[in-house]
Amino acid sequence: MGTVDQAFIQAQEHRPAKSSSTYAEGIPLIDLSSPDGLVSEIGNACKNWGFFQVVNHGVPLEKRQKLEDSSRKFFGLSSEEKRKIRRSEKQALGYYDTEHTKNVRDWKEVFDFVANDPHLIPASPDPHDKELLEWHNVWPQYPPELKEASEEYVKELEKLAFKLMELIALSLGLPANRFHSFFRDQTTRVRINHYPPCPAPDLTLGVGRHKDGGALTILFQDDVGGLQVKRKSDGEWVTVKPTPDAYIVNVGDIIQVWSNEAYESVEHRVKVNTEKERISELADKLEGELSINNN
Ligand SMILES: O=C(O)CCC(=O)C(=O)O
Ligand SMILES: [Fe+2]
Repeated sequence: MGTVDQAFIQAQEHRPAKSSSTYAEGIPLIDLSSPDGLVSEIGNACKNWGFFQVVNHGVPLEKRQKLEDSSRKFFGLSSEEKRKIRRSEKQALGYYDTEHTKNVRDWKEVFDFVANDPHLIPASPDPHDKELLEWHNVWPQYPPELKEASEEYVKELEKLAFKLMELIALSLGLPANRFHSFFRDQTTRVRINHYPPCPAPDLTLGVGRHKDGGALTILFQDDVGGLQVKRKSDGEWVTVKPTPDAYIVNVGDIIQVWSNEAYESVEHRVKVNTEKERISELADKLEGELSINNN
């Protein structure tokens, strides 16, 4: 076991189990192309797990692959090169490699961009404070295709997000378009996560335990795996087995509120390993007034 900086070390009770982890066989895998029973499948998944996977989702494989390939090229650059577009207090988007979740550093680096560029957000949670902040996308010089790949991909993901929001509304007995107007001033943020191999995977986490603060998160993970969900039925951490070309969807804090707590935003985290790097891409649908990441 190698050593890592103290900043990455999780408290004993939050470290991932040493033994091989339990796969979450029960997380529903839902085929979006088959309308029979779809709404109730989504509703049951949201109620029982807060998580589900979707296939036949309509996002073209080649668009996702292009984003993944160009992201891998970007993360392969030197730290110095990547830090040229590093996130700062004034600049909320771009590259970041020192994120902390619950005050412990995550074993990861990320690249963030938004669908609507620039995106305006309230400067503070105070509704009387009318000051707005502007979020601008920043793109690296290399690889040049990352910008186009990102812009094309997020359009496809937004279509999927709206489809899912409609299904969730229907599953709550509401009209399909019930949530649409809440997203007028919203954006979708895409985060590409890169988890390098870690010499001490039993002491650290790629992302520490957290709930997602947005409405809905749509995640793609490569074939390495590592996402763990705290199973509602018994509180055990279970691993979501990678399914080729499937998206993992989870409800965030905002849907928990909109559903009057019928659907719960569930805790999850990411385990890392000694040998393989891992890439995941996630889009979270953020509601305009509440676009605060509460990791
Ligand atoms: O990479 C993953 O599998 C999940 C990442 C995550 O949960 C997050 O960034 O909020
Ligand atoms: Fe998350």
